[in-house]
Amino acid sequence: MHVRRLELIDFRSYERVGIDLEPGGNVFVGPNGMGKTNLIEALGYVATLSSHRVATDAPLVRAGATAAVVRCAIEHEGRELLVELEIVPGKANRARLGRSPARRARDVLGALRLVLFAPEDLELVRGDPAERRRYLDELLVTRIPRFAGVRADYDRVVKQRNALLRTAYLARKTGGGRGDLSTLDVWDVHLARYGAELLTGRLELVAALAPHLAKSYDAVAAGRHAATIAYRPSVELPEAPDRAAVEQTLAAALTEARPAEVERGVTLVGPHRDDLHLALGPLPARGYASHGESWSYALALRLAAYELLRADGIEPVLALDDVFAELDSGRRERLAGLVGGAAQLLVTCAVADDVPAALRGTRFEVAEGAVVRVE
Ligand SMILES: Nc1ncnc2c1ncn2[C@@H]1O[C@H](COP(=O)(O)OP(=O)(O)OP(=O)(O)O)[C@@H](O)[C@H]1O
Repeated sequence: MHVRRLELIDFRSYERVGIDLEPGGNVFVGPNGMGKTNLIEALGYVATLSSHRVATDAPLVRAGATAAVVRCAIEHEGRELLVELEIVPGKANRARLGRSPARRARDVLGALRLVLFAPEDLELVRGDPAERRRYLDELLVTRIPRFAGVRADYDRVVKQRNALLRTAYLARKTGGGRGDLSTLDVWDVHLARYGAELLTGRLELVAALAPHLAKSYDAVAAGRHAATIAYRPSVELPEAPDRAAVEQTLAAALTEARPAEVERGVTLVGPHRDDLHLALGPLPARGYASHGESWSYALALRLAAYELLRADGIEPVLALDDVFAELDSGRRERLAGLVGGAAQLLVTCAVADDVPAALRGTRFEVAEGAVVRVE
């Protein structure tokens, strides 16, 4: 798979730009703050419907404009697919797939399989559990697009259930009785069902990812310790955690947690409370790993995702934002050895010489809202 063309209108710093990309290496060179990452971010948005840098859409729209458009032409197995997204902050995105409007924006998920590494990924190791859950769920959807629906259904149930618990909590606080919790049982059934589907998907994903992570970390860091990954559920899982057994476990945990949930006014059970345990040798990475180790770990998580997708027969586009400046020459060459075979590799850097010669391919200069192909 590769992106043939990217067009942006009023996205971040770009008023209007169109870039023809090539398979293999595409390197975006330019001084700091010129808009290199903005290009990668736009592709990341097409792949995941979210930005790797900001939680809301407003910063993605060029200052002074009301909406942004990201359009890209993706070539996959000899066919071209056009994807267009219109981003209007505060409203649902409008999407087009090919010539037709998509029913929902999330129908575009799966059209562009992208693995993106950016400096912000340090948060995967150092940040809150939410960062790691997002990593897992994005990869789950990239690997199996059907999970976009599962995730959306699960999020909707948690939201509705929280609203119900919150209303009852506030009623109690203000002396209005216990509040109406009569529909909570129905939401429990939905939460256990979608939650079990999401959770078993994540478990299977982590099991498949683990060997790739160990290999990738070893390759980029050549460290003293091995990188390991384990899923940390917030409930104790059965020995054989198939979907039916996990659904039963979640249902039982919800029954047990009911008094505490009513007391606190929030959903306390389910995969939205889970985490990933990342370790280097005997120690957790979070709180123990050095800056360099954490950075290599974060990169290894993305490379593992890339390798896993390839092992599945999906050739994702790989984007590496500002990676090479952090690496010494030995590590640069090792990384080049790992990613040199990518169907399409997008690299941003301030200094072109930081990128190993084998990866340079097509070069673009990025300056003042323009992107010019120079080689
Ligand atoms: N919504 C927006 N409207 C206008 N300009 C924006 C908007 N969002 C970001 N910018 C501008 O985009 C620029 C940042 O672009 P980007 O992050 O792509 O830089 P970069 O080339 O990757 O830099 P670095 O090498 O430092 O990572 C900044 O100058 C910022 O002011």
